[in-house]
Amino acid sequence: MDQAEGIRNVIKLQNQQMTPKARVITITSGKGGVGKSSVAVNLAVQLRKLGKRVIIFDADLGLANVEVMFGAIPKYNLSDLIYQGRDIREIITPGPMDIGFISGGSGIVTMNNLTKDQISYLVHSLSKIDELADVILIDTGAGVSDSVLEFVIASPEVILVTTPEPSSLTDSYSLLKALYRNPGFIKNGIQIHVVANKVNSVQEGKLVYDKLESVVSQFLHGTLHYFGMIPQDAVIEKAVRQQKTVSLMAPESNISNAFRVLANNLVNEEQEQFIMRRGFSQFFSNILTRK
Ligand SMILES: Nc1ncnc2c1ncn2[C@@H]1O[C@H](COP(=O)(O)OP(=O)(O)OP(=O)(O)O)[C@@H](O)[C@H]1O
Repeated sequence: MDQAEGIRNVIKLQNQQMTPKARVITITSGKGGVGKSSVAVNLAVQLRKLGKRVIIFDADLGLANVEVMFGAIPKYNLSDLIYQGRDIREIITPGPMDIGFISGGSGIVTMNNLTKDQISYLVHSLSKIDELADVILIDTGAGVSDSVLEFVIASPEVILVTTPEPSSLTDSYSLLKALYRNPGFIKNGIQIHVVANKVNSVQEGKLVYDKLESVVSQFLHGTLHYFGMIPQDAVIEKAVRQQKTVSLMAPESNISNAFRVLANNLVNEEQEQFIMRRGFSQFFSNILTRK
């Protein structure tokens, strides 16, 4: 039995003991600054309003946007769990409406070098999160890097945020191209929801999606799912400056209503179709056993 097989057996055993599983959704983009973190925090608030228990996992090593938008500074991060033996509950920082927030910190970078015991402990700890959340939203960095692709490939569902800017569309396409060419990618194994952010009308949102969908179907023979649009709205900037989430600061604004529609779409899907709920520990085991 090789190392990877040994780890897979440990994970399988741990997963068998754990029910039910959380819905894991990775939020990503081809280009920075298009609104990934805004989508993550506002979707979290709107899902929470619909009664879902939500945890945001911040795997973005760049700016700590989620922390700013939530006004919540985590005391510990994933590395403290792996290397300092912190309990999983200690690394979950409570944000507004009891939305949990976990910072990946440098734990994401060092994930390549974990021992079998550390992996086993990590997966066991993370499986407890499946009992604490119905939905886990993962905020990744932007662009085509190995760690972003690893996160996307390991997720059953992905939200790809794009804007009408030509460079955002071409970068979204580059990310999808890299994904489709990655040997670990299983076509039809991942549902890719596209959000058109910073648009001026419903029509523009659909147009942005249609442009992306047409190149993806023509050149990659892939399928995407249109998830909806978020209008360009200065009120979100005001909320960020005040370290607040716009869905809480201005709940009846156009932009908050658009985030509510996205959350409703996600929840309605659960009733209408089979959603893969492999859970958070399975998500990490997918990443770790591929290494
Ligand atoms: N719909 C919108 N209307 C107006 N401004 C927006 C909208 N969505 C996001 N923004 C603004 O765009 C900026 C970038 O947003 P955000 O931090 O969510 O992007 P990101 O993709 O997570 O960025 P990064 O690549 O740095 O992680 C922020 O100042 C945010 O307030």
